[in-house]
Amino acid sequence: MASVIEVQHLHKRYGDTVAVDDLSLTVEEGEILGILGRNGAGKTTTVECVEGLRAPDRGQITVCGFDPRRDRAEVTRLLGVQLQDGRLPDRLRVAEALELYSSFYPRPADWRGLMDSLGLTAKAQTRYAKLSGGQKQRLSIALALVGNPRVAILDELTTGLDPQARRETWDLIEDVRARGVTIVLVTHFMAEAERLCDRVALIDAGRVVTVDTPAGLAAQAHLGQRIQFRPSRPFDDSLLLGLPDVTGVTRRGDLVIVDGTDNALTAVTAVLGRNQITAERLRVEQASLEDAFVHLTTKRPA
Ligand SMILES: Nc1ncnc2c1ncn2[C@@H]1O[C@H](COP(=O)(O)OP(=O)(O)OP(=O)(O)O)[C@@H](O)[C@H]1O
Repeated sequence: MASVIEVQHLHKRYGDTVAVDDLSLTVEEGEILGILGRNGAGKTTTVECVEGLRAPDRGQITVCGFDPRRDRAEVTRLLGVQLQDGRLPDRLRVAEALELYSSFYPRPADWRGLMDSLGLTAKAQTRYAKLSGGQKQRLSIALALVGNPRVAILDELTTGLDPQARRETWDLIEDVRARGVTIVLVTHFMAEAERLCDRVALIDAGRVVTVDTPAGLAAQAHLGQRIQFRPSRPFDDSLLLGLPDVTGVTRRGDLVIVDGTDNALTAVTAVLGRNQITAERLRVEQASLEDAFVHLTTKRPA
């Protein structure tokens, strides 16, 4: 797979604050790459350097082989960048904004079609200030796509949206990707990263902690499985604690809670079966991206 964005050894500081500290990252053609990290981790600074809006102190960045600052025109044509809230004039109407932005590009998308697919046609003549949060967000996505970009960079895509609007926006992003657009998604919503991203770059204190699939990140954190059940008859904890895949057994009332590796379920059900114990109300929880995030970002030295 070809890479469309390459960031190598990026450094950026603001006065005494080191925002990005030797960060390297590759975005592959056609993927949705999530950039995930807590507040102040350096996500926005990184993407702003990629967009050419900020000058790196050190390091190299290329977008389809172009340098964001030297080859400004080419990079602007290749990238679709989502506007942050409040960056449009209040009096600008939806259709006017889309028409204006499409005039900036040599081969723009059909802005009316885009307005329609984003469910904004009924709001075509509405001024920006009168749009709801979700409508403003959809307009900012439309503006990111109006230039027919190879890569769309979406920063805080669904911040401030209600759960329904958030889900609609996720569906929309999947449609955009299906049209062949590579997407970089800056987020601190785990559910968003888990739902949309092929790979996630976990950023902490200006560095990439790891890059992996959402499931791979959970596995990397070695968080394993948590199994809960009600046994059909009493048994001693040692029955399960003797298994190499089991790391802990706790009891809550008549419930047994077993923590273990990703193979724990097979081992536990086998030993219960051999001892004629049925596991009633069996539930298995896999470690989530959220657990992995906490684990992988707190174990690093500050
Ligand atoms: N213009 C600026 N001037 C001074 N410091 C800044 C500036 N922009 C960002 N910083 C600092 O640089 C660090 C990284 O900020 P950045 O906005 O890149 O992080 P982020 O991961 O995008 O955070 P958030 O999730 O809060 O948007 C933070 O400590 C921030 O306070």
